[in-house]
Amino acid sequence: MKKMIIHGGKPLKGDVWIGGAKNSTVALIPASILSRTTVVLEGVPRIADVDNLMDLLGEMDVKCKFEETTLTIDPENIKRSPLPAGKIKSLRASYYFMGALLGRFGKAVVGFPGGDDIGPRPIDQHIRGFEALGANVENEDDKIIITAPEEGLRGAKISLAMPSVGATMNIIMASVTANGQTVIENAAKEPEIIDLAIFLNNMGAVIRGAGTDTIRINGVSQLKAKASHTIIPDRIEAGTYISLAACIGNGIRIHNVITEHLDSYLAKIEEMGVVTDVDEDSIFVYPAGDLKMVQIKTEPYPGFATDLQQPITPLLLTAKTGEGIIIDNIYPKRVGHVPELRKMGGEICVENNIILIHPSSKLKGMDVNAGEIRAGAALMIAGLMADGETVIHNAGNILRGYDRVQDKIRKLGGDITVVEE
Ligand SMILES: CC(=O)N[C@H]1[C@@H](OP(=O)(O)OP(=O)(O)OC[C@H]2O[C@@H](n3ccc(=O)[nH]c3=O)[C@H](O)[C@@H]2O)O[C@H](CO)[C@@H](O)[C@@H]1O
Ligand SMILES: C=C(OP(=O)(O)O)C(=O)O
Repeated sequence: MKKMIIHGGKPLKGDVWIGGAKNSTVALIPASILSRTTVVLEGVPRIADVDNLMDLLGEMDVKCKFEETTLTIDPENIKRSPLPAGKIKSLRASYYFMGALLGRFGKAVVGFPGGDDIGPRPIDQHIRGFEALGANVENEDDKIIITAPEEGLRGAKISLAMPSVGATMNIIMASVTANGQTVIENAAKEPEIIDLAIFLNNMGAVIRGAGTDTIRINGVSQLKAKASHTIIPDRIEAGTYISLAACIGNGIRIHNVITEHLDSYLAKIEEMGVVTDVDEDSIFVYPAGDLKMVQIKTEPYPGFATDLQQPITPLLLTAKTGEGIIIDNIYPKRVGHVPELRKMGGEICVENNIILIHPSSKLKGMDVNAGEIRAGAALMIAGLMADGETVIHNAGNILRGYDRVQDKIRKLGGDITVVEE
């Protein structure tokens, strides 16, 4: 267990570089086992989720080498082993081994995934997708056994009940080597889906329409990686630093950003009164003046991302007028940060799954708990704003998805350390 100790109240200034997207990386690593040849991923974030996925690959005798931000994955001697327990529980994205193993071997035995405590996270759409491709799915104890028919998976038309990121990616991974064409309707449109499609297409897959709500996959017999793949920048990490910069920055430039991925987010902070200069691949955030509250509803991409509703909350606490409202339509129970921010002096509460925020005076450093990754990000920003010392327990949840966060914040002038509890 780790805790993060912050001595807050110091204005931050300078430059910060965003890492590769966690939500792409955690799909591309399992997808690498679809390749018969060595895969090279560039721009890989240094996060705990990656370490855990590498351990899972190790269980299958897949060799990995991680140097700086280049991850080399050699699946040539992969052994078909079940992944029923252990590290599987440490992250949500371990469910991608279901689609990847099914696509590679026609069989997957994988434990139920873990992940953040943000309310119910069913995987019925993933399972429906595998079944539509002809697989047999059984639950046994705490694991799922998915088996393709002897003649292999067959392409099918699958209409998702909601545009699930995980189900879209898992169905793509399972169907790239299926017989015939698969059509996913009501597919998720997140940029990470496009990244996965580009990665797989460069290995010989035939995936069209990624980034729209209809994706067509024509099955091929084998995939072989031939060139390295650079992961897209993490739009959620970028949004977190934009919020931090507006809360406590004295002029911060955020580099390695695809600004179009942040359109809904940037529109909201502009509505609040935050002033930015948006370049081709960086955003400069000016010290904020008097801000006003806004109302936010999270939606699937290109709407306002659920993963940014908590990181923007400390910024709303700094607003001078009005009532802020956040409605998380994706995860209505994603409110674990609220009581912790209240302890720090934030005027924030939850009523019927609606988060209400009022102008707050200066926050005070406190002992708080990061129940999950983005709650942790919100508390980290609040700690940097607050007077005195903030100790964030369960800081491992932040390190799950924030690339070298201590180094980046220290370079901006923040006083932050992470130690074992
Ligand atoms: C590793 C990764 O990429 N995680 C992201 C991914 O999670 P994840 O892929 O798990 O999220 P989904 O897009 O699948 O979930 C969207 C919504 O659909 C529901 N649902 C989903 C699947 C299913 O089979 N049944 C079902 O009911 C979920 O409960 C949720 O309300 O997208 C979420 C929504 O943008 C983000 O918060 C996560 O950061
Ligand atoms: C919920 C998140 O991650 P995961 O799906 O990996 O739990 C997140 O990144 O905010």
